[in-house]
Amino acid sequence: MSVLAASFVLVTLCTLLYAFIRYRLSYWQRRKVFFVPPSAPLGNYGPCFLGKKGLSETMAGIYREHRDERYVGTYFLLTPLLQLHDPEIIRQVFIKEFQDFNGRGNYCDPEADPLSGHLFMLGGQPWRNMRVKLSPTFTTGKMRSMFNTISECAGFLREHIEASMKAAGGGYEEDVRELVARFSTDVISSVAFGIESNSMKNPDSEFRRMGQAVFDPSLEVNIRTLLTFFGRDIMKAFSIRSTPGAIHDFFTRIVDEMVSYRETNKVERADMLNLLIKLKNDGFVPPDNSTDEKDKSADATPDAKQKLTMKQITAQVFVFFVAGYETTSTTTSFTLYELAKHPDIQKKLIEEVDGVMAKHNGQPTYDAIMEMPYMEMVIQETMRMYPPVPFLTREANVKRTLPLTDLTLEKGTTLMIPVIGLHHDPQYWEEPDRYNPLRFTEEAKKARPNMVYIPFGDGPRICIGMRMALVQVKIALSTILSKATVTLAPGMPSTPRMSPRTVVPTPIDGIRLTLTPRN
Ligand code: HEM
Repeated sequence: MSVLAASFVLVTLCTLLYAFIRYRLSYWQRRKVFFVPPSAPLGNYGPCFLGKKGLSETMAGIYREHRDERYVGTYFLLTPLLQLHDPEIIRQVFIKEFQDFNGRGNYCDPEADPLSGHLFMLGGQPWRNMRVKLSPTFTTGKMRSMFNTISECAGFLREHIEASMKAAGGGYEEDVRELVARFSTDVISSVAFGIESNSMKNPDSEFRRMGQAVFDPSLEVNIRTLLTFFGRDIMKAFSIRSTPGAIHDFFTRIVDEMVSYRETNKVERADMLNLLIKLKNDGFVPPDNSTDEKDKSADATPDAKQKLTMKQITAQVFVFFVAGYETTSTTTSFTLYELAKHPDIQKKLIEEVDGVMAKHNGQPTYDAIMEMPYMEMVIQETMRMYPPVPFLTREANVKRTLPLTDLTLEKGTTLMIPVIGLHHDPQYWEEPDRYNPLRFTEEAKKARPNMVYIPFGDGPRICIGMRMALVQVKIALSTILSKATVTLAPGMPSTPRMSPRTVVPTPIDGIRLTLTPRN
């Protein structure tokens, strides 16, 4: 081919590509939807993709600037995302019209990438079937029976703090984010796998390293996470897996070994793996006596009654690990950070912890931690300021109108719910950047519109592990505060600098606090 012909072909290809990109990025304009002008070819989230600005920060910025629009068109690369601002529309999508919005629009390919076939990522009927099967795993009754395991891990946390204070001859400095992450790793590996990960004693344990690898704030992990949420076509086209091979192999090996050990030795234990093994062998978990559980297997479709395969079990264990560890340690460590900055709130919380523990022989029993209303308000306020899941998505699984509007959504349109934007909107929260647990008194909660506070999501897809999360955060806080008071360590910034490369809010400097023994 002559140079002239080659140049002609190249110019034509570039022109076609440019025209295609322009066309894709005019989607909202063509549909007459208010939109934030995108940059070609990365759309509105280019700096996030390059690891320069956090996704939450970008999304919250769009929310702040266009607060009064009920919905706003944006693009992630060339994919249109409709960001919802009106809480009433969000309520319809989450709850009333849920049947048409039950997926998240993310990548999920259980055949080619078995670890992606878990509850969080599944959509449609496969999600429904799995949710029915797993719901009995998280009832109050099951939580009570797993409580001893969580309590044991809290014992290691207490021992660690006591030993550190003894070694220092008084107060000492610690990155509590790391400390609590080790506690959460112990809890989740124990209740999900029945394995003592020993992370409190050994910070370099295999489980801790896996947790660090999943949430590593590197560019590679960031891009993989963003593509998992918003780039499913790219993931499939290039056969990219949702998790690196080493993580996939680790979870597959551990679950295989544990299931085979328990089946061979007929071991029963009050944990999630036990319940998952029942789902593998019987297809359902027998209901317990807790009031919040109804026997959902009764209304299940024939598909839902099918037994789980080993690959399905592995994927669920994986999501319990991933969903349960970083979210709870983020909530606990940011609570400690805010308590360090607000001695008055800390004092009031310690008084409550002391009072309740005294009533329960000094033990943080299940009933004791459920009797701490101020603790509950403190945790709620932390999750308002630092929602561990700062955005949510839903996908239109049919062509239909956006509820309460006449905008037609094509099948497959992804809706973005800016949780962090809603949680910081001055229209709903006076002085939103001030930490104030009193926003969560019963009266204050009733006075606020629905859907402006959604740290666990809402509707049929609400976080399935919510009860367990709260138990875990409360027991960690009670354990630490019954031994020590916390203050900011020298040099710790009073406004945390967040990593631009993680979805879960991650402070670049960790959370360094001084723990001082209580009298
Ligand atoms: C403070 C801690 C936690 C927070 C803030 C949190 C938040 C969330 C949120 C926002 C969702 C999505 C809800 C929606 O789309 O409406 C979710 C889903 C989920 N969470 Fe949590 N979570 C926490 C702890 C846990 C724990 C401890 C577990 C399990 C051990 C867990 C397991 C899951 C699973 C499996 C889903 C998917 C549910 C579904 O799609 O049906 N989470 N979580």
